[in-house]
Amino acid sequence: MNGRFSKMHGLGNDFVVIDAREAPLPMSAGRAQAIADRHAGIGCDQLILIEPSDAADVRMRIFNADGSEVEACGNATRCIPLFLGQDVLIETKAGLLNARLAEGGAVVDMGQPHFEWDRIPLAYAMDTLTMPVGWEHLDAPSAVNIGNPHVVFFGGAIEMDEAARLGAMIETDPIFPERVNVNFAQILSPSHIRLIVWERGAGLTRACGTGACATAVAAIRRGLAKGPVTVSLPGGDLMIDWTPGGSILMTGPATHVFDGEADWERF
Ligand SMILES: N[C@H](CCC[C@H](N)C(=O)O)C(=O)O
Repeated sequence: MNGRFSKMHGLGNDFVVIDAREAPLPMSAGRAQAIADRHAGIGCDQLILIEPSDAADVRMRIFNADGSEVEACGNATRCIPLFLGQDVLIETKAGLLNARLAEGGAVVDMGQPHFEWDRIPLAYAMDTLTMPVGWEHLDAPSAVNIGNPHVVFFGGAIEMDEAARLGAMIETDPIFPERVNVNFAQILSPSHIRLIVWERGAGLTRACGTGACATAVAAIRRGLAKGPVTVSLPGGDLMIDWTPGGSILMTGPATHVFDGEADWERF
């Protein structure tokens, strides 16, 4: 069954985007993992499936490189208006998102963050603004749900190999029953944060949109920053604006690289 796909990215966080509205494409963890494989497949951090929706213009399904289907992907959400050539209301597992075309990318209303321990989720009740937990030299992080789960550590600069070692350990800690995206944030000023993200199901990526949202929200809640905040990731900058009680506005680039064709029966 031959089908077309688009290779896209948001600051180097890369995607295979498949429009399955006319021709449904049955998706499994195994097929998603095979498509995402950078040696035996097409290669991406996340596979994005566009399907029909009764509640919005389209439905977006998100699969990590490890095949896990998840609720939200900020960088991919910015790619959908470019992919469709129009502003778009998108149904996701985390709710409806408004994505508008902007110069070089998109502006996305990422909805409201959640902070209750059982909305992150965590394995048991605790303060999520300053969690009473630690791993090696990292302690007292914040936890935020942006549709997907994030833990945010504030500290100094961290090397990528250290972020990978600690990220892999923390991602699968039993305190996070659905695993977690691990954010290593360095506050440069009240309006500028440097961020490295170990992503659940994908590992270190060049950027993480929901990670940038979670980190800016946690920094604002802790009085370390004030919106709008520039979040500098290895792949580039995102602009995140949020005030307590409101929804998160994320602005940043989206890039279409090439289109291709594949026989999906081979995956
Ligand atoms: N790894 C994430 C999904 C992709 C998020 C990221 N690529 C973004 O831009 O938000 C998770 O398992 O929740």
